[in-house]
Amino acid sequence: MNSTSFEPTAFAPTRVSPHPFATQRAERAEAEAKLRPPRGETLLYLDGVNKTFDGFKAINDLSLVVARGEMRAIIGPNGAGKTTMMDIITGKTRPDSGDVYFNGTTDLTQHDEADIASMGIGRKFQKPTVFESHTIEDNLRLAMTGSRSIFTALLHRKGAQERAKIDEILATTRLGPKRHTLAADLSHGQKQWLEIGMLLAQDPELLLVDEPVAGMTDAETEETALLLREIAETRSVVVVEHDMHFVRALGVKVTCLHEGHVLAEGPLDQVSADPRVVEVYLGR
Ligand SMILES: Nc1ncnc2c1ncn2[C@@H]1O[C@H](COP(=O)(O)OP(=O)(O)OP(=O)(O)O)[C@@H](O)[C@H]1O
Repeated sequence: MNSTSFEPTAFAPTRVSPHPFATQRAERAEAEAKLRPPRGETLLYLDGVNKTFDGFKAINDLSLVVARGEMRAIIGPNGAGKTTMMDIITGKTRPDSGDVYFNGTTDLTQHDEADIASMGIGRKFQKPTVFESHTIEDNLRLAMTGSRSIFTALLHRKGAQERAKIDEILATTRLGPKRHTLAADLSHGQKQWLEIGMLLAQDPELLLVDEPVAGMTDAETEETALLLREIAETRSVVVVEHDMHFVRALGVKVTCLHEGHVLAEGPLDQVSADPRVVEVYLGR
């Protein structure tokens, strides 16, 4: 052995970071990675995801895991990367690097938007896009057309199944008494519920819901929290929302994004007491 070689050491290597915060962040990332469940056990698995737009890092080493049957709330300041994250999950935007898996084994970065929607990931954008000149029931029927061909050989059963499903969705979305009302005549909140119903009509395993309660009355906001909690009994849901009363009413684990990265994650009380979250988001 020559004099410049080193014996392996039992000691952990010293971390040299340009800034003390970088060391803390790296150590936290290591600790979080150890806690992360194996990919095969997850419904949605993002690890080390990056996306740069014109030199600006909108998503920066983002890792986030959603379990089967979990509802997760995503909060964070404007520009934190919440929409870009949703765009990456749904195939609208392709990440520069990183893992994005659905159901443990499906690499979402290899699929386009239409494929991903048909796999069972439904997305609701902030602005409702219902067919205003059709009734509530017809809106739901139209949303179901994608799955109709499966039942072409079972016409009668299809009719009964479809009716049962529509009744179930109408009950979930609190729109039963309005089934023959034109969508144009609904309140803003009811239109949001109808659109959630149209997502349910496609039987997604995972619902991504972007700012559902923006513009709703307090009563509608409260009802939306109940409605999503009911939906989350049988499906996974990721909700992006700024309204903290609503997030509290959801009663689920919260992830706060900042500069394209997870800043804090856990129960709302813990996340909202985190000084970093207060500084970049809640204190503003
Ligand atoms: N297509 C794009 N081209 C250039 N920059 C983009 C593009 N999409 C997003 N960005 C930038 O990436 C950053 C993250 O944006 P994003 O919309 O994901 O944030 P957000 O958390 O959803 O914000 P908000 O709460 O305001 O909706 C922003 O600075 C935004 O300007």
